Amino acid sequence: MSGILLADDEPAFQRLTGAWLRGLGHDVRVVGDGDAARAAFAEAPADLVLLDLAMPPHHDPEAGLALIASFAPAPVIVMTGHADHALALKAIDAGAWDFLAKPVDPDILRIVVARAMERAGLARELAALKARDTGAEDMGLIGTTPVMAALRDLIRRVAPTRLPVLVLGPSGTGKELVARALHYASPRADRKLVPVHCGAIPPELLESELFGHLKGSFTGATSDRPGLVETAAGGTLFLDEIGEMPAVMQVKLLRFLADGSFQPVGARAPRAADVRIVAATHRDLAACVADGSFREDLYYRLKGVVLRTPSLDERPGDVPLLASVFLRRASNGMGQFTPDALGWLTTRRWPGNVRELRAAVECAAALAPQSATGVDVGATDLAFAVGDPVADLPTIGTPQTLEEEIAALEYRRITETLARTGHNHTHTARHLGLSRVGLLKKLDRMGLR
Ligand SMILES: Nc1ncnc2c1ncn2[C@@H]1O[C@H](COP(=O)(O)OP(=O)(O)OP(=O)(O)O)[C@@H](O)[C@H]1O
Repeated sequence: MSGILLADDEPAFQRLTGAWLRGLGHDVRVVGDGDAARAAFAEAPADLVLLDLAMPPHHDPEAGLALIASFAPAPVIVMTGHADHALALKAIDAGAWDFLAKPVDPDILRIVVARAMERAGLARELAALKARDTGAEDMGLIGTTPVMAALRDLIRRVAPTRLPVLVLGPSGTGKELVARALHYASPRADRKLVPVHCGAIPPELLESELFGHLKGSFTGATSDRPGLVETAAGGTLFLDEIGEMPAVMQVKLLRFLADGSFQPVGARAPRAADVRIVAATHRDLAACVADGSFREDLYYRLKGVVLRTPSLDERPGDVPLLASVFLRRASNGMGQFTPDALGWLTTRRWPGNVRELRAAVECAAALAPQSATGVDVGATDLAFAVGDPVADLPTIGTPQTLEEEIAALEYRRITETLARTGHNHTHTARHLGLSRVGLLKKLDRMGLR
């Protein structure tokens, strides 16, 4: 239980309010300025923050307002010497839970704090329920083969610890799902899971994205901004595609892993945050260490525990179950596979793993003919969806004339590309050299929407 963080620079107010709240049974930490408040919260999140808006170093209510977001998800009660209606509105707008004008009436403080603590408790329960929803039974991971059971067992054992976890496995095998399962099965489940796609953020922005920056530290830094590390305080930071992390950032990450400290861009003093690190990559990190593109010391820090996600080749027995669940979801429970479809699914190889299987089933469910009992997905629909050769084209028949042949080719190229892009219309249009509107018109004409 993390209690209340009281941030106020007046010693008398600190003493009296701290004592009053402790007398009510709350655990209270007291800090005297904005930076200390942020650092204290990053180190150990509180259930509730009582924040004076005009504290050192700026003594400016606007700077206080900018702090509010750094305490998410804890409710923040803002206090100020100015009984200022506009400021109160701004504070609520910035995410504050409530606003108290000084001098603070102790009885009102008691009620407001009780309500905010109740809200924090409800938020925790909700997070725990969500965790049960996504994490229970199969922890969000579909599969009953021994290799999946072993993976789940490891996740359950590792989740309660603070050990860093490295998730390795081919693309599309559920590494991100494993990171989620780890977070939601851990005591951090009511805090944030913050994913970072290391390869997707330009190297020059990665440092400020991860560690935040101070106002004026570079052109365009118009205000202080906390980084993803601070956002994840008390929770889990998921570093996806860690193999893509630039060398200069590898050093900074190593330092953070070593002692939990980091330095926002432009800051003079280091800060600390309690964050659990889960990293993932489809690359062979040991080989990256051998060829010098990944730091050996960071590699050993990250691999506190290594979890491996198996390819579908290693667990073909799970293909029918995965396909059935994806079909049920895609058809609102109104779809079924024909017997030839199940045979086809299990004999085909899935180099793109679960991601490819899922896209194929979703595409086939959208293309398959509707019957009175729902959607019947056959082998032809699936083959069509993945662009495998099919004997005939069910909806347009075997082409006879040139025009029919062109229509068949058009149909096939479009459905194949839809399957490959996971039904993303914009990407499909781009691949085919069409405008998005042009593609949508064709889909309408073909009855594919
Ligand atoms: N065991 C599983 N159960 C249910 N869905 C899964 C499973 N494994 C993967 N998926 C689904 O497959 C897709 C890809 O999963 P995810 O993004 O976690 O894979 P990844 O290994 O992180 O891929 P990449 O290396 O390309 O980032 C997602 O839609 C995910 O829901």
